[in-house]
Amino acid sequence: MASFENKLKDVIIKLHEIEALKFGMFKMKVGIESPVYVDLRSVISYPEILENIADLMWEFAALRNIECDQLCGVPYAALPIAALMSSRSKIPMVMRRKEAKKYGTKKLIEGKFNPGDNCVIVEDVVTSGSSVLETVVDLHSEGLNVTSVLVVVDREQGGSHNLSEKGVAMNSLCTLSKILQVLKEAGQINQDVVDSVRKYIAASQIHPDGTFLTPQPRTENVNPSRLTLPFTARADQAVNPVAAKLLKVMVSKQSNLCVAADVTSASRLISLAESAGPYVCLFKTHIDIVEDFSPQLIQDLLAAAQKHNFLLMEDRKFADIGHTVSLQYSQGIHKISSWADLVTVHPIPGEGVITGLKSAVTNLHRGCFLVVEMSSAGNLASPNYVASSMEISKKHPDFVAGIVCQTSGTVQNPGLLQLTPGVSLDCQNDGHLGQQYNSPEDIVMSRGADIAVVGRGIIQATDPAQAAQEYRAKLWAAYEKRVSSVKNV
Ligand SMILES: O=c1ccn([C@@H]2O[C@H](COP(=O)(O)O)[C@@H](O)[C@H]2O)c(=O)[nH]1
Repeated sequence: MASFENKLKDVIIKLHEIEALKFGMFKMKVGIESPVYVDLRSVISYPEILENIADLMWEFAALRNIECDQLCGVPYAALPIAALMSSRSKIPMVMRRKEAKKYGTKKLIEGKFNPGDNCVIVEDVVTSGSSVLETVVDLHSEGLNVTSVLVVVDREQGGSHNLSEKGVAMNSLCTLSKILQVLKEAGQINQDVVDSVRKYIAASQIHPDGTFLTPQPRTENVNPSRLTLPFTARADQAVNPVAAKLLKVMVSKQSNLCVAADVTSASRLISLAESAGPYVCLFKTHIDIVEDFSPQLIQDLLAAAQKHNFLLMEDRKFADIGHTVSLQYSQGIHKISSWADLVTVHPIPGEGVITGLKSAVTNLHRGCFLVVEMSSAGNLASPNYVASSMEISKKHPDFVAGIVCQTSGTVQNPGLLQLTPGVSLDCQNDGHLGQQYNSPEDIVMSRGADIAVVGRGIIQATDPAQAAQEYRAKLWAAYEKRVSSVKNV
């Protein structure tokens, strides 16, 4: 049976063939010209493609553990897709009218539902997210809960960010970047088209009110966003000294690869530090899984870090009250604060978790990554949780080096690094264990990772050094592609 990834590629290629995806110059609703146009209304003339899209959307929703009582299609292009998804899943559907009826029931929402029902919106294309937000307002006014939207194509022009600011998580089957990648690989578009669309995406981020987050047209003086500013320039904007150092290491080693060293013996840990070390900027440990831990292991790790010029991160995921985490950080057998440049922290306890950690490391150059979204299926990070966590990070720029998250809109500040786990070349998830993988290209281009975390893809490879080299090359090429979209503007 074809994999999800292959089925998605097929659909993208067919959409291009039937001209539902077009390249040229098109005037958009928001008044700018776009080199790409996505028009999924024509798909109703191709029932097989329509069915494939609906099936993929449903498979995608299941992969993301999206559950609901109602599906809501947004007129017009998404209606048939939502209807097929409803028929397949047996989840009932409601429909938002474009305008309230002027006669009869004057209903805004058609279909049967109960107040408090959880509703997932199905949309064909998202640009700024304004149509989805209008639908959310109407659904809320009728008593329905809306926390997520399923989208066929994300044009990557700010929709995800705008929706998440209003508490709605956007889950997109594919992005414009993904479409470019698939069509380029299939030989259906050339590099010039890819470059012009990338340049357009970078230069036309839109607020839901139609104003641009980036000025139009771009000028020499435009301050590029986190996603397009080169790491060298971002090092100057980092407030936390470890973030600045890490960015410099990344540039000097041309590596945005972090290896997740999930091994259980000291010898394997050191052997991995020696073999993968030359290719990584960051070496991530779970020191508590090492069965023969001793202080010597830390000395050996520090020596390897110095020899190969990488930083050490202990993925401890602190998640307790400030007083307790300060002890967990500095005491016990691992004495993490004495050797780990960086640690990971869950913001769930509130700001005290950071003040607690900070209180344990006066005078040391240390930093943390806040885990605001996880890569695992069914994780509980809601858009509100993500937004509140980002507020906490803003209060401690001296200690927060970056954010662990999965979506490109979460981190705006170029001085913060986005660290993203869930990366593998074959993209095969690990079943009931919950990990969800993306390709190196997607993680950097679509999901906005500055640093990608690769564990089993490297440590279970027959030759970890060669695997690390391969991941490093692919991840760095994706980063260069991301920033090059604005280099010559
Ligand atoms: O959301 C998260 C946060 C952390 N991790 C960690 O990353 C690695 C991933 O290992 P793989 O073998 O590449 O799946 C692992 O150490 C996790 O603890 C994550 O996966 N997701």
